[in-house]
Amino acid sequence: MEIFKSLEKYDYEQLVFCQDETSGLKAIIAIHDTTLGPALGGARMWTYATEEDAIVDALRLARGMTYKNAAAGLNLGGGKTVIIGDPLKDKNEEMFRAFGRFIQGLNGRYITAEDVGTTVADMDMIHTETDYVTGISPEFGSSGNPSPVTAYGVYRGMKAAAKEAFGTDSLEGRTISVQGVGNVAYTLCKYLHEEGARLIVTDINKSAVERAVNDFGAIAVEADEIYSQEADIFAPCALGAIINDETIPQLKARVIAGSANNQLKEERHGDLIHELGIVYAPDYIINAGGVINVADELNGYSHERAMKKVEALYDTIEKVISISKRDGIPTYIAADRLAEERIARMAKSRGQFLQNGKHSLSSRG
Ligand SMILES: NC(=O)C1=CN([C@@H]2O[C@H](COP(=O)(O)OP(=O)(O)OC[C@H]3O[C@@H](n4cnc5c(N)ncnc54)[C@H](O)[C@@H]3O)[C@@H](O)[C@H]2O)C=CC1
Ligand SMILES: CC(C)CC(=O)C(=O)O
Repeated sequence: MEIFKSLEKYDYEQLVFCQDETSGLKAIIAIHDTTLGPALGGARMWTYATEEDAIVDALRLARGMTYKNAAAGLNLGGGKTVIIGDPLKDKNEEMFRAFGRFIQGLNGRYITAEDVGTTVADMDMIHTETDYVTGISPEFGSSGNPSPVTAYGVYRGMKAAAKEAFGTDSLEGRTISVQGVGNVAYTLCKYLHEEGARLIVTDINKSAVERAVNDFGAIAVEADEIYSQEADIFAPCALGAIINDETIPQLKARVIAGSANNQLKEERHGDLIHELGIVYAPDYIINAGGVINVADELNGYSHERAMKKVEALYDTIEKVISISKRDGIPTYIAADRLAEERIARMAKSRGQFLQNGKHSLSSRG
């Protein structure tokens, strides 16, 4: 892999390799763009098949965070970490503390949080070494686990997308297929169940499936059967690249609205679903609830204020759909425009982020 070529492609600022033999830490921090502020994005722990896969994932996810934070109106840039390892077997305290010291070494250019495979407890361990971590335990004045708030944002965005497709935002009686019923999707299913939706779920983790079946009367299907279900809405809530050449022909849903990052395998897949008349709620718009929630810590956390902002993701999805219709472009391009225009506007008045001591993480306990 030609690393600098990969960085040049989307103008990444920095790629940091973190290695600590004692703890087994192997992490990659990707900082895409700090025009709007310090790069905020979660740390994903995953068993990557190759180091190149890990780098590619870190880069893709970091760029996604630049767009997510910009479109959500946050004064934050985009970054992300991948930690190479099995979150069920390879975690230890020294690992997260070593990672925390690497973050501290970046002096505020990157702020971390949870992502797939990491938890509030992990963030608390990182917090012993650095203040540049969010989503730590509420006892530190923090916002805790972002997943339920992400779920609320997805629920709100899904309703806005449903309104476009079906003429009403009520989800009562709708059939919704959910891929992955982990932290975010469990709470999402709760909202959907409470509104009277019918749920079809899948997960590679059988106990996650059982929980959704028991708690919400969901119907369980095999992982590869989820795309072809007779559903009104498909909610991808596992990993990325699931909208691709193999899955698109199977889809029957008229709406795609879920929490997973980087759902389109390639941009052309966004064009394809647009041509098929599927209403696609762009991933980084609809799943911004978590980052909106953790970013609120930078102002001294208020759950009420954060939830109000997350509720408004309904309006952001409506706005993206209206730009898409006005300009005759797919929603993923409309979303990109929203984000890019904000970054361009701010770039005129502000250059590369420099630590200016204005955010208040350092005042927490
Ligand atoms: N947690 C959060 O606040 C946010 C999460 N996201 C994204 O939402 C997605 C889900 O995140 P979480 O719920 O936090 O993660 P999680 O790890 O709790 O849940 C993901 C679930 O997907 C399952 N899964 C993995 N591969 C699968 C496959 N091929 N088929 C079916 N199930 C599969 C896993 O077993 C797991 O239960 C991820 O893409 C994440 O990056 C995005 C924004 C915020
Ligand atoms: C707080 C995190 C959930 C932010 C993040 O990494 C994401 O939105 O993907």
